[in-house]
Amino acid sequence: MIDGGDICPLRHSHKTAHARLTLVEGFKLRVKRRCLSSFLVQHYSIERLSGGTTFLIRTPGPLAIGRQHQHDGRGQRQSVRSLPPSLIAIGHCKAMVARSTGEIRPPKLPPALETTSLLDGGAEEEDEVDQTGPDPEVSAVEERADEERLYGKEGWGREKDISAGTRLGAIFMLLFTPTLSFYFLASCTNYQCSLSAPIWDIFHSAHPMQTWLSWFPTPTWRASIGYALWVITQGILYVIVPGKIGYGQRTPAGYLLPYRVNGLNVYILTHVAFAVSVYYGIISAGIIAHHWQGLFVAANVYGYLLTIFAYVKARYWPSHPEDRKWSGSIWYDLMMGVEFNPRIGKLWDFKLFHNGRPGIIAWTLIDISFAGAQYEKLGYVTNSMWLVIFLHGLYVVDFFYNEDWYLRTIDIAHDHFGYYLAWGDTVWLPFMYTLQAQYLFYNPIDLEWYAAVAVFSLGVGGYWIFRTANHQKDLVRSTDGKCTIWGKPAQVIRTVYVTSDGAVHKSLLLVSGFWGWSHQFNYVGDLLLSFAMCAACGLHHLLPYFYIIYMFILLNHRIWRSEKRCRAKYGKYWEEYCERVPYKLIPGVY
Ligand SMILES: NC(=O)C1=CN([C@@H]2O[C@H](COP(=O)(O)OP(=O)(O)OC[C@H]3O[C@@H](n4cnc5c(N)ncnc54)[C@H](OP(=O)(O)O)[C@@H]3O)[C@@H](O)[C@H]2O)C=CC1
Ligand SMILES: CC(C)=CCC[C@@H](C)[C@H]1CC[C@H]2C3=CC=C4C[C@@H](O)CC[C@]4(C)[C@H]3CC[C@]12C
Repeated sequence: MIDGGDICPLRHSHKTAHARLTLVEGFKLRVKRRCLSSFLVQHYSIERLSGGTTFLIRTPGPLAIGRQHQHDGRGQRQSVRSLPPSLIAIGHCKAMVARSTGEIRPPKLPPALETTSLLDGGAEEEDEVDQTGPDPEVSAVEERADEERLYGKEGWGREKDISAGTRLGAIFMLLFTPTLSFYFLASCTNYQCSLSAPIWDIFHSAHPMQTWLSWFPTPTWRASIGYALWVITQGILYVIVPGKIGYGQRTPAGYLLPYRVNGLNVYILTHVAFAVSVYYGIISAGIIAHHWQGLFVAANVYGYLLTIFAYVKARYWPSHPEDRKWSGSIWYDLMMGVEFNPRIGKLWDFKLFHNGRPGIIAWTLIDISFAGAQYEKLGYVTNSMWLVIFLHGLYVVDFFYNEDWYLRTIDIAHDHFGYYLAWGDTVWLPFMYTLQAQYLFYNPIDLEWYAAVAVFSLGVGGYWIFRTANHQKDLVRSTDGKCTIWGKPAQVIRTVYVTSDGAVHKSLLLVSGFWGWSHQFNYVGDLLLSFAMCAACGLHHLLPYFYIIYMFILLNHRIWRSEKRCRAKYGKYWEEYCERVPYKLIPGVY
């Protein structure tokens, strides 16, 4: 039996507004007691009425519900109590849904109602609001939801109305990011990772065009086939390797999606297979490093095809049409994506797969392969390379160990699937996040023992802050605030927010622990760890420090995005959080 949860009222002026709902067999619908007296329910049979507020519908079929809401002096205003909007098919609800989403949705059950497992633990901790009497807080939020539907505000999901500057920014990113990754590749493979030497060479060359063309990596069959096998194998492992089912955050349209969480098993399996293949001489440890340029071409081809596929799929075969966002700019839509959770079937999720499989599993494999290539060159592996492998490994293994947590971070809970994640995961992540290992292959250095200890301590300390802060947030939400943080009961702000289906949900914001120090103290830990990864390469070149510069920009941009989104999502509760925790990143500074 499935609990129907709260049903949201939609206010409008017509006298006979109603909704048609197709209910599954055995569906249990909970109705707020304050609404029951004036409920008109037709076309189904009530088998049992329990406690005056709950009734059980046995027969599948259409259901119309209407109720008188209130008088406004000019006549009667009617309300419709409806299940989530994918169920709404007719009457005035249709007009409202059409306005808020740009389309009329077919009556179908949202995933949150299709699976009973949502109710037996593991589901998102946020509940739909269940109340037995009028609650002014909830009513105010419901009214805000009504108004946003009626007057076309877009809610708290990804931006739709973008400025000219944002459009230009998208075009800039589409051009700048491939150029930068190409330049870094050229710098390492031709100039030992010097950032100035390539430019210098172009300026002093008699044939600058030829010099520039000579940097272009050439595709090779071996790298292309190897890359294709890699992606296909990871795609299959994503499906067949056992793992639990985790749940993301409620989407702006109200979905609560299940994810296959088997990353740690796949990560271990892949690394063991690599080690065994090297041990038995099937491949050399340096195989990835030796085919680096050909792999760059193959990854780019895949990244661009995936971006185009994501865009076309969003238009013609969307998985959840209500969660799409069209901005009106093809460049912005290509860059930031249109579909929120593109999927094949119920569980093969493009975003989790690409964010969390071929790119990030390859991260430590690439490091190990460059270490293998360094070993072939020097006869040993430098302590700096070991440090880089360790710090990257800590970060990546943590990611897989806590994969369920990742489902509720910005990437999965907010970002749509476009070039940013498609190309980003397939090219940017494996080729830019591994720059330190690439650098150390071309410029091997051994750190003094005290420098190595300092880098190690900084990295582990940063990691501890990163993990502790992330854990505090996840813990407080999974226990509904009933937990202790640093030995004291967690302090939280209880919030309500609405999804675009008009449903009202509860959530909470932590105001103690690291989340009482600043809005994103987890980023401070990440930045310290990122700096340690770069510092492991010594102080001779700028290139290995690219990662900390990039992370600083990326995380600051995220703070800005998250603030904007949380303000729209939580309204006055976010204001209260900002009053209680005024700093965004570094307490006392910013
Ligand atoms: N190496 C890399 O390239 C990158 C790594 N990262 C790391 O990944 C991790 C996840 O990052 P990210 O998704 O950006 O951020 P978070 O996991 O910190 O998620 C931010 C969201 O948490 C919720 N939130 C904000 N304040 C509170 C609070 N006080 N209590 C409870 N919830 C709150 C808000 O969303 P809501 O309420 O809707 O849940 C907010 O948007 C971070 O540790 C980061 O360092 C991030 C980006 C890049
Ligand atoms: C410029 C450009 C195209 C950006 C690339 C986008 C993605 C490759 C990265 C954006 C966000 C990154 C991540 C976020 C959070 C993470 C959790 C952490 O524990 C491990 C790393 C990561 C998954 C990280 C991976 C790269 C991104 C998806």
